[in-house]
Amino acid sequence: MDPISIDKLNFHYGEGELRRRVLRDVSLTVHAGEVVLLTGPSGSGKTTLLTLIGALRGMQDGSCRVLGHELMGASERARVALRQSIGFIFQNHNLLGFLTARQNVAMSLELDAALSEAERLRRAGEMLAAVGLSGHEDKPPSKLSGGQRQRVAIARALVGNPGLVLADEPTAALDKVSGGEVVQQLRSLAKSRGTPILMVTHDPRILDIADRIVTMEDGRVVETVTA
Ligand SMILES: Nc1ncnc2c1ncn2[C@@H]1O[C@H](COP(=O)(O)OP(=O)(O)OP(=O)(O)O)[C@@H](O)[C@H]1O
Repeated sequence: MDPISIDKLNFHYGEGELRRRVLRDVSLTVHAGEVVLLTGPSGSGKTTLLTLIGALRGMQDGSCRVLGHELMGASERARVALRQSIGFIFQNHNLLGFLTARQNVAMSLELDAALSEAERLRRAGEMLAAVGLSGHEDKPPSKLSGGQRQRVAIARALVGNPGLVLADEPTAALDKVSGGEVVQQLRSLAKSRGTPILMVTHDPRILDIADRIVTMEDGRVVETVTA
């Protein structure tokens, strides 16, 4: 089963005179274990597509199967359930400032009632070590560098063993060196677990981590290049 399989997806914002089509006949497949980068000019519809795949907004037309679930016509409840199998990484890391790095990572395991708090914190510590943050577990985000904060966000996205990782501009706030290191680390962790990644990026410096680069323009997929 392909983790993402999209067929003839259309999407618009607004209604009546304000109606604006932002995705046109998009078809896209992400295969098991694959790292796919989604690129293209500002406004081409990349983030909108990522939020539809992540079940963060409702579908309007076409088909989008994610981890075996059809999102067209899916209930809010089904979408909430699916989101729990997806690891999200955003540009601004979205860490909570009043929690430590370890608590931020452990939080994403809270929905798993079978795990005790001690076990959640233990797994969070293990995951932070895997992203090179041993010794920083008890610091709040404000005491970490931008690159370290984004590593915490990666640990948080991966700690629950998601079936899929969706990332939106994860290097936008980072300099070249830390941006490159952070995505290399994300790639190698995901590859070792067989977790597919779909990453939206404008950043030409990180295109080399991709198995495949998909380019969008004006709401359409215009090019697919396999590395
Ligand atoms: N909530 C919204 N309501 C109305 N229009 C929106 C909304 N969100 C995005 N748009 C418009 O839809 C189009 C596609 O936006 P989207 O953010 O998906 O593009 P993008 O390729 O991710 O751009 P960027 O690289 O700048 O983030 C843009 O013209 C944008 O202005």
